Amino acid sequence: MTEIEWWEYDDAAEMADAVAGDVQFIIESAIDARGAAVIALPGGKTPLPIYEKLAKAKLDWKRVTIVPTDDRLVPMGDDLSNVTGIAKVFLPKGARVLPLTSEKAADYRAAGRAADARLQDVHWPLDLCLLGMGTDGHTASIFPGPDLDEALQGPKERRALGVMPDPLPPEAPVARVTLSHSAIASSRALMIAISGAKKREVLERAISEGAGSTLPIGRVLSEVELPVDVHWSES
Ligand SMILES: O=C1O[C@H](COP(=O)(O)O)[C@@H](O)[C@H](O)[C@H]1O
Repeated sequence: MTEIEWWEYDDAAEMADAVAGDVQFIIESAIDARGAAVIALPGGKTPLPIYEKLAKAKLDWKRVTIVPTDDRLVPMGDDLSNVTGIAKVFLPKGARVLPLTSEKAADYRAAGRAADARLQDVHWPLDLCLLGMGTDGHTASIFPGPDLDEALQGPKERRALGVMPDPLPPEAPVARVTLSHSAIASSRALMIAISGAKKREVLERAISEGAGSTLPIGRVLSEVELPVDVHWSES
């Protein structure tokens, strides 16, 4: 199990300030070192205040590529679409936002293969992977289901794959494309941003269960070597 450091905040605004500051620093350092930055950002609702804050940062946005950590297989513009939420905030800044979804793919596995192929052209490893987590313990779109083992233990060079959660999560009951465990674990920096008592309890349980956890986040973290910062806000 990797080293995990918890950062606690009273509310979402306080967490947004801190996390946006950290992400800005990582982007600036990557641009200084390599001339460009590639980061993965989660979907869902928790990170939205972080994105609003980060978008105000003075950065050379044209040198920044953003990939969703995962996406729901819905049309672009749909309320459930993670890339749509990210693109709304960062495209106007000049960042490149790469979707993981492809509307032409025949099924979720084909969508995953297309996303993987697209990511093979991106400078790798990620400079940062910021993860969210559901109250069911999924992270990115690594869920229990027929594709869990492939997401966790597939070939190291595979960056993304299509998954069908089982059971389907009620808040977004659709197939997904997700970064693979290998893509997440190979990033240069790894952070988690969550809020609320329930998610904290789930994450603490997952961490204590480690590699034997039934929760995807526990399995993901048990095989990560780099230190992880967990940012948690009470509300
Ligand atoms: O389905 C998803 O859920 C998680 C958590 O979302 P939240 O709304 O509870 O913050 C998110 O990290 C993931 O990217 C998304 O696809």
